[in-house]
Amino acid sequence: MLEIKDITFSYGRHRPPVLNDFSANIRDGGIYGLLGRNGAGKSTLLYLAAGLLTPQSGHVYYNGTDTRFRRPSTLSDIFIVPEEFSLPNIRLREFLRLNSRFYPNFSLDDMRRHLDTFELESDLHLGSLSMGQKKKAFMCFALACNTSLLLLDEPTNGLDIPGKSRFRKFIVSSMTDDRTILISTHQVRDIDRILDHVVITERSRVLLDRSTAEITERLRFVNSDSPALMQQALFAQPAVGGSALILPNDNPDHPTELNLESLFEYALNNPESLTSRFTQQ
Ligand SMILES: Nc1ncnc2c1ncn2[C@@H]1O[C@H](COP(=O)(O)OP(=O)(O)OP(=O)(O)O)[C@@H](O)[C@H]1O
Repeated sequence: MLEIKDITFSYGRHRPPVLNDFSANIRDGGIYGLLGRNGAGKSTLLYLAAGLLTPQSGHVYYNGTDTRFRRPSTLSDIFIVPEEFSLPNIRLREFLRLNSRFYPNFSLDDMRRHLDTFELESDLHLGSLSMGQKKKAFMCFALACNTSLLLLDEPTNGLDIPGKSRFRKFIVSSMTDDRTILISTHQVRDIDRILDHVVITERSRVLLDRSTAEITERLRFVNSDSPALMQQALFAQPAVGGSALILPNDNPDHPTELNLESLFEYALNNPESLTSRFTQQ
């Protein structure tokens, strides 16, 4: 569905490229987590995917169409919620009247349902909202547009604690088989339980691009202070009550819960070891 092909992008002729000959594919359906260090180019990648930026070389194809053409059929099927944005100083009702027309699958019922999830009123004034409330309201609109591809950049930044857990419910309850949600974030604990797929990037390389089912089939995530387990561990990092360990999974029928933070550290610190885990039969 989203094919990122050999793209090179820099923010200016004399600036080093943020992405250099970068390729990745996002297939139809599922919740994708996009992880990478600060400055790895995740936000840039989302803007390129949405056609808001154009690569100097290479292509981003959405359902076979290059997003640089910004065709109405492409734009009406992709929604991006940037990390920072501003909303006009108008009532939500007016905002919906002006903007929903660009999204043929927009549903007012879904909008009301999402507002309800975040305990937001339907006749709110966008100009009088706090940063977190604005984020919630805009994400409600983003989801209610029912685009096949939804790009969320740091969606839980600025949300209060109940808002974060409602965010998970809000995303999961809106999933359909043909909908793809790509979430770029550092707040891994806010999303680790809802991901279907994990993509980890580093310096224009994709270090990992696997479903969570495949990851937990191959790797076991445990917290332990057992020296025997420490010895077998592929990766260990200090954690409350011992160490967070990643071990080979000898019993794929009994997967453990994914520890996204450990997986990310493992990918950055020992990418070859991680890759070899997924190339072994
Ligand atoms: N508008 C801009 N003009 C110039 N350089 C930019 C601009 N936006 C981003 N950059 C640079 O591009 C690089 C990648 O930025 P980007 O925001 O895509 O990374 P990121 O992976 O999303 O980072 P973070 O995790 O910190 O949000 C950084 O070095 C950043 O300084």
